[in-house]
Amino acid sequence: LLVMHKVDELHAHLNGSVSFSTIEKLVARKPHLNIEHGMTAIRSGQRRTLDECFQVFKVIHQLVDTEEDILMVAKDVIREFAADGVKYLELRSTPRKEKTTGMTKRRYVETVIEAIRQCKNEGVDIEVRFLVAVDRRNGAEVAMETVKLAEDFMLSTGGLVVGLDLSGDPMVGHGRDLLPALQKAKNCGLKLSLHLSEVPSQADESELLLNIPPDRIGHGTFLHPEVGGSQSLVDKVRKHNTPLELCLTSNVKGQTVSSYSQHHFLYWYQMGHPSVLCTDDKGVFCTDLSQEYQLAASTFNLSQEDMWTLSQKAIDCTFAPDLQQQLHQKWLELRPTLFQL
Ligand SMILES: CC(C)=CCNc1ncnc2c1ncn2[C@@H]1O[C@H](COP(=O)(O)O)[C@@H](O)[C@H]1O
Ligand SMILES: [Zn+2]
Repeated sequence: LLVMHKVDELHAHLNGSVSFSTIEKLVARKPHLNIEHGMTAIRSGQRRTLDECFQVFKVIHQLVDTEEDILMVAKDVIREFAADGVKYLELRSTPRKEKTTGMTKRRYVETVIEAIRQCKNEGVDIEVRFLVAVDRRNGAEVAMETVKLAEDFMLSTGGLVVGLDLSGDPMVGHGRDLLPALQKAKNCGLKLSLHLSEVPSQADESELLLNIPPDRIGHGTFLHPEVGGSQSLVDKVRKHNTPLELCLTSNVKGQTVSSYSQHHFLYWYQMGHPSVLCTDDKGVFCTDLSQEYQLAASTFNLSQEDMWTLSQKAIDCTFAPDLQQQLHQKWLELRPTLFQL
């Protein structure tokens, strides 16, 4: 039995993290939608094109369109990460307005914050922080509004909102249009986690966005020269020591990486560059953080000690510096129990 040494999850999209049991509850609330589980998840062995994966989010968004849904989904997701042994979670989600149900973007964020607070009050053993997400497809104006919303909540939630995420279909839109919004976010003290070079065609965009620079990078699948990126991109990432959030199952199931052994984890890990294993969308990709650690260990032949260190280093990559010391302490205390087996 291999005990998986993980302590924090830093890249989890709320609506991509909805488990099967939560989907069932949502489907029961909305039987008229005729949604089956095959439409909301990609099972083991299955692969989809990136385009097909993004269709899946549309289906989930139909199921999650009221404040009540958001509250349930966020609480379930937080409890599930805690049950997997995760001690610190950064959730990210795109504020959505739903005309039909009257949900506003502001209420959307407030409801996620409420879920975080309720879990805390119920004694769920996990610290949770929130990143407000910008969907790249929605363009410059929405991005700027979202940054303002994120800034408001950063100030009003006593630090629960820690940053901004840039995500959405990488084939749509260009980062140059979003640069002013991202720069504004950075200047007002929001931490930036940007999905960069998730597909091969984004080298120019990454070149531009790495100049901000971001505080963390999501995926970075096509940054290095061997896969069509460039040394100059790698140099920028290394110069700022910008951590990468790496999601093995997501990349293989979404077919941007051909197999686990081909995953760019190895490239960065061998270089000693800060790399954090993450789930991305644990519901859609039918995984959890333990499984991601397990996969990395077995694919790249890493020892228990290697995995322990990998987890430990992930603590330094969080956007909550106030919690890092406490997490390190917790991690050291857990060490003997993890190595007993
Ligand atoms: C298709 C595929 C391989 C997915 C994994 N890679 C991803 N790349 C970019 N944006 C993403 C990805 N996964 C989730 N998202 C973003 O997260 C959203 C779902 O979570 P939420 O509604 O923000 O709470 C999606 O609509 C999308 O904007
Ligand atoms: Zn992602």
